[in-house]
Amino acid sequence: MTSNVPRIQPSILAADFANIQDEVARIRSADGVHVDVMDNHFVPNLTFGPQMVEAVQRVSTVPLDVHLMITDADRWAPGYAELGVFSVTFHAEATNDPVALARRIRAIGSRASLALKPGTAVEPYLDLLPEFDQVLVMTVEPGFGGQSFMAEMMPKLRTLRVAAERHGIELWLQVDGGIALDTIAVAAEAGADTFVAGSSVYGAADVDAAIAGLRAAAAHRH
Ligand SMILES: O=C(CO)[C@H](O)[C@H](O)COP(=O)(O)O
Ligand SMILES: [Co+2]
Repeated sequence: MTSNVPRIQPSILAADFANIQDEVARIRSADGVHVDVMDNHFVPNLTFGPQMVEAVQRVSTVPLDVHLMITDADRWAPGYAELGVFSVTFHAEATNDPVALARRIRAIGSRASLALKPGTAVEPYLDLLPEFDQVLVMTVEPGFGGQSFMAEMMPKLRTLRVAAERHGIELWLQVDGGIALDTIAVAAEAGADTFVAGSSVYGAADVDAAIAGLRAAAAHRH
């Protein structure tokens, strides 16, 4: 995945599941593909498991960014890293030991990413940031696409950006939920550099133009 910012990662949650190979090919101008794994326990929705992630990995020309919305991440997340995906995101609320899990994911060879639900404070994790390659600040309640962007999450991004600079690390700051042309600049200005966009990309008539438009709108603020 390019380390050039801003990075745009369309979410296949908003794609046509009956046509997934073409849907993944359609976003080849993006910086990655975001794959939302939901288990009907951590969130009230059910999507893919490892077999589907492996299939997407086989046909995708862009790196896979796997977002695990599952309970017991300590048990299941390493298996996703073993598929060879670029990045594995697990939720802070779903692990007993985020540092140990991040170390396992990194040792397998994927980037380790920590996600925070809207109600989860960022402060307990600030001293641990060097253990992660990315932090995902959720800007909707996880579970469904097409929800409204929560601008009140922006202070978390600012806090993370300052803390990453204090640590002197290259931490990717990702936002997920309600990212569109009218919200992406706000998140970029707050410090996000990596943007998940489901409905605003797959719902567009011209997917490439939607990706380019998001990139331009975010770049404006960097
Ligand atoms: O993790 C997610 C939902 O839990 C999705 O990645 C996110 O909602 C993307 O969809 P949209 O851009 O339509 O909000
Ligand atoms: Co997601």
